[in-house]
Amino acid sequence: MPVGEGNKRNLIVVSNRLPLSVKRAEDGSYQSSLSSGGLVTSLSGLTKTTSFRWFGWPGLNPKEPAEKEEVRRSLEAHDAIPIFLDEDLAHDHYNGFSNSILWPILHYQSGVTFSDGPWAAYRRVNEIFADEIAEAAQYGDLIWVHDYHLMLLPQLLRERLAKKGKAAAIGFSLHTPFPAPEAFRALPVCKEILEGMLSSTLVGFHTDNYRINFIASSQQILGAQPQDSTVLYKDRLVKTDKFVVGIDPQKFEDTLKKTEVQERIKELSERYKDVKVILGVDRLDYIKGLVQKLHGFEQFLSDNPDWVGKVVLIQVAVPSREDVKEYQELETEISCTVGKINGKFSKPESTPIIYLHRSIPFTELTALYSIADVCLLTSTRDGMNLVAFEYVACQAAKHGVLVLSQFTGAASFMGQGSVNFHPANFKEISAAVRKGLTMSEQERKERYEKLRDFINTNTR
Ligand SMILES: O=P(O)(O)OC[C@H]1O[C@H](O[C@H]2O[C@H](CO)[C@@H](O)[C@H](O)[C@H]2O)[C@H](O)[C@@H](O)[C@@H]1O
Ligand SMILES: O=c1ccn([C@@H]2O[C@H](COP(=O)(O)OP(=O)(O)O)[C@@H](O)[C@H]2O)c(=O)[nH]1
Repeated sequence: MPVGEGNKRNLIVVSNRLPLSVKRAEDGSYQSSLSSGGLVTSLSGLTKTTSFRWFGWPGLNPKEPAEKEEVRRSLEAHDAIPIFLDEDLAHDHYNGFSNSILWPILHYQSGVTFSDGPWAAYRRVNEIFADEIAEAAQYGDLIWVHDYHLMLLPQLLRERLAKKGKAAAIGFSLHTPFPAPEAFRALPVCKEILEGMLSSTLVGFHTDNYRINFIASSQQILGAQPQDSTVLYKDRLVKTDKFVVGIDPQKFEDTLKKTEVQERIKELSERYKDVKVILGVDRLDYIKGLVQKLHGFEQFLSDNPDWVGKVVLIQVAVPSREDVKEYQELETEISCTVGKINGKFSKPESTPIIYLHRSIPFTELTALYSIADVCLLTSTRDGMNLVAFEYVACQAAKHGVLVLSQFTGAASFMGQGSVNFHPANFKEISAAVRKGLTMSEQERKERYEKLRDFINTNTR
């Protein structure tokens, strides 16, 4: 059987959401923009070195076939292929199951309520993806599936490919933590999810800890047999590995050199010349520990009254999953908490927290990364956290301090250069912030060099 076209192995990348979201503009035309979040950041760099087709949901479902064709054409130029989903089905899959049931369980949240409707939608979407990809794939292709929205896909795809007489290697990469077996058991369909993943050729995780949890869950829940880093399940040997997802540091260095960014850096440096800047950049998600960050900062101001008026926390909170109740409630809680802390510590000439509840342009983001004395990330659980890497990429001149929760994947690689703490302990956050703000230039430089070496070695 020939392998792909011209005997070359083709790569197919699959994620729930395409890296480009398509929206209908007022003039009726279809326009695409880059989606936000770490998965897109981590994979979009692949385009520099590798050619592949990227399958995923484009974020809308035009009724007319001609309009669908228009969307298809608008994405073709980027080698992106839309998988159209009925809007209600997409909602139940993404908001109902992926983000209301799976996401909290993968991040050790308790009190999750399971129901059959969202689970049926999750299965149906995985089936639709499997149908389309099995049709498009050629014998010998490499199919690389990403993330928790598509955990059943390896199994469904393998079944369909076999029926069509096509063979393909299927890789699955998880971008979130994989929890310990006892936490994963909280999911009533944990067996089905594990079986889905175990139909892959190779399953990849951000850290060894997540990988070990997956092997232990496969053993305890399914009776699979671990053999070093592989798992034997139903006569198939599945490999597991750790892959450090990285960023493209050069992209940040190049952006920092742009005249508009240099001018913005000058403006911001002038504006904040008399105060230290702590920066936070997070999707507005409970796993990012934003409430803990605010209370930890409040604790710092209470513990260190001499710092009031001499430090500002600039917090960018990128809107995320706004159709999910928990995310809506979280936004209200954060706005109220910011208001209370500002009410308590503001002076006529200073405000301790500047809260930006929106997405910001990349140039503005790099300027903020560059002027910040400290980057404070307080996730209660986080697969990796690429913001930590991006901050380091923009700090060659200043050697700012990365104050990083011990529960991020990033902390397992950046522990030596960053200041770590437990995010549930506000006193610890307060002490870590103080350490970040008062560290000597020599120590900052030594720590920075370790962090810089890590991000430059583990590029994507
Ligand atoms: O697509 P959204 O629902 O808006 O969410 C954005 C992304 O969030 C999650 O990102 C994870 O992947 C990052 C890169 O590997 C990692 O650094 C981070 O810790 C994770 O939270 C999610 O896993 C992605 O699928 C979403 O696109
Ligand atoms: O307004 C913004 C601010 C940040 N980011 C990017 O979102 C990603 C966040 O990735 P991370 O791994 O830290 O967390 P995730 O959001 O994927 O959980 C980073 O690449 C940020 O540069 C973004 O898309 N829009």
